[in-house]
Amino acid sequence: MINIAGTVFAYGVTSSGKTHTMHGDQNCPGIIPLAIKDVFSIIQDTPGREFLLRVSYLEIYNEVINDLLDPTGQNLRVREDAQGTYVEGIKEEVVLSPGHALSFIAAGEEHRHVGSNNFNLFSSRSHTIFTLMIESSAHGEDYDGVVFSQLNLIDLAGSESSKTETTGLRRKEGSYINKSLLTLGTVIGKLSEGKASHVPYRDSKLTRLLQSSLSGHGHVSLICTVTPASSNMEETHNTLKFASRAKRVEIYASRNKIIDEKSLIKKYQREISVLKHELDQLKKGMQLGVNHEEIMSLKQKLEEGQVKMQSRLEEEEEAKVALMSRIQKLTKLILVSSKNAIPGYVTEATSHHQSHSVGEDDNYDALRDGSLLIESESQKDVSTVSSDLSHDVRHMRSSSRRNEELSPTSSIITEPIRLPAGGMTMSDEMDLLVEQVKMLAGDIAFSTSTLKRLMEQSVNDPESSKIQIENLEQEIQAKRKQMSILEQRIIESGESSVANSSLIEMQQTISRLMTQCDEKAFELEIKSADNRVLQEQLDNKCSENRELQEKVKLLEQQLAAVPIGTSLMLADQCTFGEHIDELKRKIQFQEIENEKLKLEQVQLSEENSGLHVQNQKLSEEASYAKELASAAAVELKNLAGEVTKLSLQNAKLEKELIAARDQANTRNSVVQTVNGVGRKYNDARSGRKGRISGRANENFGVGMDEFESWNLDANDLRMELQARRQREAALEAALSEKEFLEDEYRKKVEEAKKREASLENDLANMWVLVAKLKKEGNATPESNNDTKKCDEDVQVDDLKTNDIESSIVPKEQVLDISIQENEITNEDPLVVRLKARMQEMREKEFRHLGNGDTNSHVCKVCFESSTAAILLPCRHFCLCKSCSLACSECPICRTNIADRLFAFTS
Ligand SMILES: Nc1ncnc2c1ncn2[C@@H]1O[C@H](COP(=O)(O)OP(=O)(O)OP(=O)(O)O)[C@@H](O)[C@H]1O
Repeated sequence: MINIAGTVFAYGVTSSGKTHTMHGDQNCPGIIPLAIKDVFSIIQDTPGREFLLRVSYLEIYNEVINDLLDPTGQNLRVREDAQGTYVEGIKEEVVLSPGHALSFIAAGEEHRHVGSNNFNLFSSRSHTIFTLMIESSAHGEDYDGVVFSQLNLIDLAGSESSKTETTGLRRKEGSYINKSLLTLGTVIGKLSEGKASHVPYRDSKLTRLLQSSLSGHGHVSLICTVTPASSNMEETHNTLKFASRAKRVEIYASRNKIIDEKSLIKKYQREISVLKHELDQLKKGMQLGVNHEEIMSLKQKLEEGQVKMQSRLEEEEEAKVALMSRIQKLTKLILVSSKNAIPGYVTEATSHHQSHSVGEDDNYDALRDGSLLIESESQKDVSTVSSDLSHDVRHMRSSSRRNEELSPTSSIITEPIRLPAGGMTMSDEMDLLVEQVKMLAGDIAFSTSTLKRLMEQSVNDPESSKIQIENLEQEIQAKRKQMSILEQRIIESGESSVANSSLIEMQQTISRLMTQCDEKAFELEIKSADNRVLQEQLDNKCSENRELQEKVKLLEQQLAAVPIGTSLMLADQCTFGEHIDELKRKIQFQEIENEKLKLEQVQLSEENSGLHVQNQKLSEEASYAKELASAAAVELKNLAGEVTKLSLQNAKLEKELIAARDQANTRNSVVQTVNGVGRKYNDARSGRKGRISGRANENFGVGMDEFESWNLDANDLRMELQARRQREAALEAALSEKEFLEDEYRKKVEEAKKREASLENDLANMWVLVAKLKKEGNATPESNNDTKKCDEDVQVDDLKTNDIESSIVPKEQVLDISIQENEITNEDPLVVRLKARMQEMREKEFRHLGNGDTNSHVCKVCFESSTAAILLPCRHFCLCKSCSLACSECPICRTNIADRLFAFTS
């Protein structure tokens, strides 16, 4: 944890509990307080290392970074260096305990943007990042450089759906929140793809700041919060999708770099060693300087003027105390484990108090409660402890001015130093005497002024004032006497103090002066902090001033740009005042223009952001459309494949058809040849005849004969062709007739099938009736001739039976069956066939249950065993033969049992 950076963030829809998860409450602390506590306990358990902890707390509100620890730090910029991204100018506070860190969070929360929406009364309108920066290094020989790591604890604002009814500012905030979360989603999506494609970290401040964490320089924990509200189902689904994407991101956290020279801890350590060195030198100088001779000479000087000597001592002590307090302050900022004191690092006398151990949290908490003084007094290692604790307090105050308000420090700082047993020192006595003298002098001055007033009044009324004047004069004289006595005593005690002053007393004086100096130093620190704030304000003002100056310059330039002729004319025509007025008007006009421009700029930026959002939506839609298009392309491809396949098949079929036609043609041609041969035979005969006659007529010329024979051949062919055509037409007519007949037959077959099915049903119903009649004991022999009686029975039965049975077979249908039965005899082959089919169906329907068809089955109604039962599609309702007659339908699958009852009569 100490060596590797970490990031924890909560993601989810608004009001799903992100802030609750991260911050928690009094009874149930959240991730942030628990993490801070953990860090400090780890430091406590790590002896041999020094730690310096700093915290920062910022929010990203409407894509603007604000410092929550410093209200003046608004609209901060994100910068980048070799270590990664950072926020320029953010305030970082050194923290000494978990309570200390949490106090900064509490203070920062006051500045966070919170508002209500229709889901959450205190909805976070900004993302917050609490960063804990940890620098650590080993001591002495083990020193291996300074390791820097940081823990980012992030509470994201909740994504808002269109259901969140918002207007104006809330809507704007919501759009910024959604935009940044969308970018976060895109970044996570890209990272989860694992490709080396462009990751749009720069699209939002949030992802920009998280860049180094997300890109694999530390551990990242994502907490997704969901709400059980059904209205948020879509958002919950989206959150889960985000979580599953985030789970696929692979991060290989690496050990943090060693940042030796830049680290604050190193800087402090260097400063401490330099100051220590200086202090040593100063101590040496003092030891050398404050020898016996010098004391004697100091004594002499004290006689001449104590003030001079004291001021010199003060100067030296001041320097010493300043150095001491600086050392203490810097050392206190460095945390070390109290479990294992490190010898030799700090001097024995100061080690306990110089390094603020983590275990001193209690002191800090007590300080917050205002109980520190009591506790420190109970410890009563008297003055040293109280002074050291006051150092602690001062140190904490210097860390945060907020603590000042929390702690009753004024009482601690101004607490007078405790005197050793034995009462007042000489110097204290002197101080007391001096005070008394001063008081007397004041009284005398007051009495003298009263005396003057009385003397003025005595002009009008000398009698009455006289006594008063005398009394006052006596009083004044008495006081003067007292004063002179006191002065005498001061001189005496001064002499005696000089004579009796020992080194111990001097040291006491010095320590008192040191304390005073310490106080002064602290006051100075506060002043300098105030100065810094003032300086910042001054800087701001200066920058404003500069801007104004620039404006003025700009205006001057504009003025200069006005043609000289015009200005000369103006100078001629107008007075200087008018000229100034003109300028002022111009400036005002310019300012108005500027305002307008600013407004336009704001509008444009708003429009821009709107367009950006629209753009993103469109790009999402475009990607969706692309996906659709690609899916369609795939389908098209498949279809094209099928089409080519079909066309190939077609071509094949065509070929086959052509081949078949060719075959048919060849067959025809064979037939024709046969016919032709016959014809040729006839022709030959006639030809021979012709030739005989021709020969007989040879004398009339050969050419004429040949021409006639050709003519005859052509006529024959034509005739033959015609005959063939007629034959073809006749064949086609016969074919179509055949097809028509085929259709007719098909229809007839279908009708027959339908009839068969209906007959099957009718037969089944008939069997039902028969079974019923048998059961009633009024069974009449099955005779087709006695159908009328059967009908009567059915009618009687219908009157008696319940609704279930009547629903099984309607009366009309039964009558209908009987009529059909009259028409169809048992010997009818159709009936025989149907019966056979029904038997087949029964066998299928009624099977023996259990393994091997031998086990009996318990009827669900009468609980009697039966080897055969009706098994319905639901497979739950099994009935024996007799019980099956009593139920109309399965209570589970609603199958009509009556439809299947015919089986029992088989
Ligand atoms: N686990 C929980 N136990 C008790 N209360 C809870 C819990 N989670 C959330 N809440 C309560 O639900 C309310 C909304 O929670 P929270 O403010 O933490 O939601 P959010 O996700 O941070 O909302 P937004 O994004 O709007 O800031 C709060 O009053 C909170 O105390």
